[in-house]
Amino acid sequence: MTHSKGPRDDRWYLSLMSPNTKGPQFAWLDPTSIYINSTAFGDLLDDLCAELNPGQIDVVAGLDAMGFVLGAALAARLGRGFLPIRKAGKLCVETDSVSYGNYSGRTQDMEMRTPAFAPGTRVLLVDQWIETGGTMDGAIRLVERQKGTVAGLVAIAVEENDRTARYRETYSVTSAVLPGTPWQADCNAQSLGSFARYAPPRTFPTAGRSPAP
Ligand SMILES: O=P(O)(O)OC[C@H]1O[C@H](OP(=O)(O)OP(=O)(O)O)[C@H](O)[C@@H]1O
Ligand SMILES: Nc1ncnc2[nH]cnc12
Repeated sequence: MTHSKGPRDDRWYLSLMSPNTKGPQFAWLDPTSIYINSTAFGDLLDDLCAELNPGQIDVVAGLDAMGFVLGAALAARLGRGFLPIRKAGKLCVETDSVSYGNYSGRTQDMEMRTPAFAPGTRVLLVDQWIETGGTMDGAIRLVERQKGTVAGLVAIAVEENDRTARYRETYSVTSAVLPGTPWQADCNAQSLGSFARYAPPRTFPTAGRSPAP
């Protein structure tokens, strides 16, 4: 059930996301300023959970690294376990590995423990952001190779391109940035209107106090 949050409805927390100040070798924005604020993080999780059905999810998998934050928080809310999908070279157990490309243009490897689950296990894949979709593609391959079923994809935002259009056709995709909204248009253009009023103090932790949206 969704409870009205009054002025905190309408995904207000997206306006806390920080613009890149370091240049093109980095992602174009930093969504982690949502996580530091308890009200913002709680509202983000509420919005995502409102669209997820725990009855159709056996385990939540999070993508290294920031997908661990969102994925583990969602797993706890949904009452499901958490499976980390790691960048290569970290896991000390048997792993399956895939190569993938991402927004940076680099090719990297990611790994998942094997065996991680029984065939037919329904795996919800969670990452912080989907830009080109290359990272999520690697994770989908890892889950499907172990004969898991992708129960859905979750991210704060899914930028729109041919690959992510296929994701929306093929899987249940849940994002805080809703398709067809001005937020989605801004994400596709990789510049948020809210950057004009971005100021670090707006994102500071409030120790339980609700910040003004
Ligand atoms: O859709 P794509 O173009 O593949 O990009 C999305 C990925 O890039 C970012 O992670 P990054 O590899 O920068 O690592 P991090 O999570 O460790 O910050 C983001 O959190 C996704 O995992
Ligand atoms: N974390 C992120 N934030 C914004 N854009 C991204 N593109 C890929 N990862 C991203």
